[in-house]
Amino acid sequence: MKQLAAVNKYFWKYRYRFITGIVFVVLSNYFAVLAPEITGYVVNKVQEHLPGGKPVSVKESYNGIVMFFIGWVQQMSFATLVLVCSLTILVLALLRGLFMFIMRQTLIVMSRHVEYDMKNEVYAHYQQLDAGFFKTHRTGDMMNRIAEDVSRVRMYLGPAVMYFVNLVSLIGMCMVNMFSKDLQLSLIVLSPLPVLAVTIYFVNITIHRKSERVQSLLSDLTTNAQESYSGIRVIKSFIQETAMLRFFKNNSEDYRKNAVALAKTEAIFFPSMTLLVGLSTLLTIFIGGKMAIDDPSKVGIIVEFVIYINMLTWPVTAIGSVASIIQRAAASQKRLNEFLQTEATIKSPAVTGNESDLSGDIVFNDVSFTYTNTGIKALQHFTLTIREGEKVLILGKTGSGKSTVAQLLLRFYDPESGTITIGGKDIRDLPLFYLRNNISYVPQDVFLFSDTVSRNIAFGLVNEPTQDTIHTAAKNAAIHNEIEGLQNGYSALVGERGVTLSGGQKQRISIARGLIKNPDILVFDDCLSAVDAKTENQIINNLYTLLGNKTAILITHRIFTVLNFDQVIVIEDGSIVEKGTHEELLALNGYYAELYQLQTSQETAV
Ligand SMILES: Nc1ncnc2c1ncn2[C@@H]1O[C@H](COP(=O)(O)OP(=O)(O)OP(=O)(O)O)[C@@H](O)[C@H]1O
Repeated sequence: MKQLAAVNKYFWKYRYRFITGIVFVVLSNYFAVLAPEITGYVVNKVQEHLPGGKPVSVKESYNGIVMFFIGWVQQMSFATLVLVCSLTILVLALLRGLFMFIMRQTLIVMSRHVEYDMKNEVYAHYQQLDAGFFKTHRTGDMMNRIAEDVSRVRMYLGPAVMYFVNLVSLIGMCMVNMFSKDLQLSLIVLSPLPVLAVTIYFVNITIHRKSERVQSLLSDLTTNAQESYSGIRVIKSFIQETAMLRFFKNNSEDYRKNAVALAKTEAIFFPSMTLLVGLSTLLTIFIGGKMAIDDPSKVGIIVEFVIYINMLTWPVTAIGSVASIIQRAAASQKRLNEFLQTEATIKSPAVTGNESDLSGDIVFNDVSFTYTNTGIKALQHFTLTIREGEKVLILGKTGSGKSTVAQLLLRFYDPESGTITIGGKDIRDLPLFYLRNNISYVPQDVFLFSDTVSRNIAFGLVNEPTQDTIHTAAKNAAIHNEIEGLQNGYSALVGERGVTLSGGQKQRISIARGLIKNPDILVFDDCLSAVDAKTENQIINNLYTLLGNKTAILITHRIFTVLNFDQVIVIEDGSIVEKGTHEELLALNGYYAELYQLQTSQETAV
C-alpha cells in the first residue's frame, strides 16, 4: 500500500476535481437516503387509511429536510399527499442521477488525466534511460508498464476511490437512519452483509488469479501468431507449417482450458452474489413481516429497510472489488516505482548554450570496454587518433568490436577505462544533446518509423526541412529515383502498414536520414551491406564530394577502394591489429592485404 503514496502528488495536482467529486458522491447519497424515509412515511399513511389501520406517529429522528417536508405535506388531502410524495421521490432519483453524473465527470475524468500524466512520465523516463537498460529489459515488459500498470493504477485513483467514498458515505447515512428507527431489526438485517463482503473478496481474488493466467496465455498466443506471420517465409521454406500449427494448437488448448475454468467460476460467482443479496432482502421481509403482523404501524419501517438493504448490498459487494483493485494497483505501482527510480548511467551535463561546433581531432585513448550484461570484452586498450577532416575505414571480422567504437563515440555506453576526446574535450563533459546532434550516425540495424518517407528522412532535424533538402539527401543516398517510383512518392507510408521496401532501399533511406543532418562528423556503421556493388559505388562517389572536409568513419567488412581513406584500421578481438593507408596495409601483407586480394579476385571473376 505504501507504494501508492507515490501517486498522492496527482491527488494534489487535481485536488479541486477530487474534492468536488467527493462532495458530489456524498450529496448523491444524501439525496438517495431521503427517498426511503419519504416512502416509509407514505406507506404508513396508506396503512392508516386501510380498514383496521393504526395511526402512526412521526418519529423525531427524521432528517431535518424530511421533517420539514412532512410538516408541509401532512396538511394536504390523502390523494394529494401520495401524489406529492411520489413526485418528490422521482425528483430525488433525478437529483441523485445528476450528482452521480457529476461525480463520474470529476473523479473518473480526474483518473483519466492522471493516466495521461503517468504515461507521459513513464515515456519521458524511457527516453532518458540509456542503451544498457534497453538491452536488459524485454520490450513486452516495458510496454506493459506504460499500458497495463498505468491502467491499473488509474483504476485505484478513479473507480476505487469513487466506490470507496460512495460505500463509506452510503453505509454511514443508511446506518444512522436504520439504527435510529429500529436497532434490533437493523442488526438482524445487516448481519449477512459482512459475510457477503468477505466472500466476494476471496472469490474476487480467485477470479483475478485465473484471469491473469488467461491474459498471460493470450499474450503468448498473440506473440506466437505474430511470429508465425513475420517469419512465414522461413516457416514455409523449412516446411515447418505442420510443426508450427501443432505448437499453436498446444498453446491454444492451454488457453481454452484456462478460459473455460474462468468462465465457470464467473458463472457461479454472479448468481451466488445475487442469491446472497436476495437473502438479505428476504430476511428483512420475513422478520419485518412478522413484526408488522404484530404491529401494523411498523409497515412503513419495513418498507424503508427493504429499500436500505437493496441500496446497501451492491456497494457492499464492491468492497471485495475495491480491495482487489487496490492490491493490483499497489503491485503495479511497485513495478513503476522500481522503474522510475532507475537512473540513467550515462549522465549528461546541462546544455549551456555556449557550445560551438563540435570540431577537432577524435582521440580514443587506451579505451577498454566490457558489455556488463554478457561480460564480453568488446574493446581492449583501443588507442586511435582521427584528425579533423580525416576519412577512416574500420575493418574487421564479425564481432571484432567495430560497432562498439561507434557506440562509445555516441556515448550509448561509457568506457570502462580510458577516455574519448573530441577537440581535446572529454565527451563525458559535453551535453549529450550537443554531442549527438553534431554526429550523424547511420546504424547497422535500419529502423524506419511507420510514417512517410519524407518524415523518415527528416527525422533527426529540429526544423522542418524543405522538400528540396529532402530530395538532395535522397539523391546523395542514391534512393531518390526509387522513392519517386513509389505510388505516393515521398508521401508513401513505410513501416508495418506501409509500402514494402527492400533491405537495400531501407538502408539508403537510413543513409539519407544521416546525410540530411549535415554535421561535421559522420559515422556509417556497415550500412551498405544490402546494397549492390554499382549502387554502393554511386553512394561512395557521392560521399566523396559531400564529405569534403568533414570527419567520417566508415565501419565495414569490405574494402572500399573508390574512396581514398586517410587511415584504415583493422580490429581483431577489440584491439587494433593493423593501421595505415591502403598502400601501407597492402605492403604489410596481413589481414587487409589478404581481404583485398580475395575481393579483387572475386570482382575480376564476376
Ligand atoms: N549490447 C550488447 N550486449 C552484449 N554484448 C554485445 C552487445 N553488442 C555487442 N556485443 C558483443 O560485443 C562484441 C563486439 O560486438 P560489435 O557489435 O562491436 O562487433 P562488430 O565488429 O561490429 O560485429 P559485426 O561486424 O558483426 O557487426 C561481440 O562479441 C558482440 O557479441
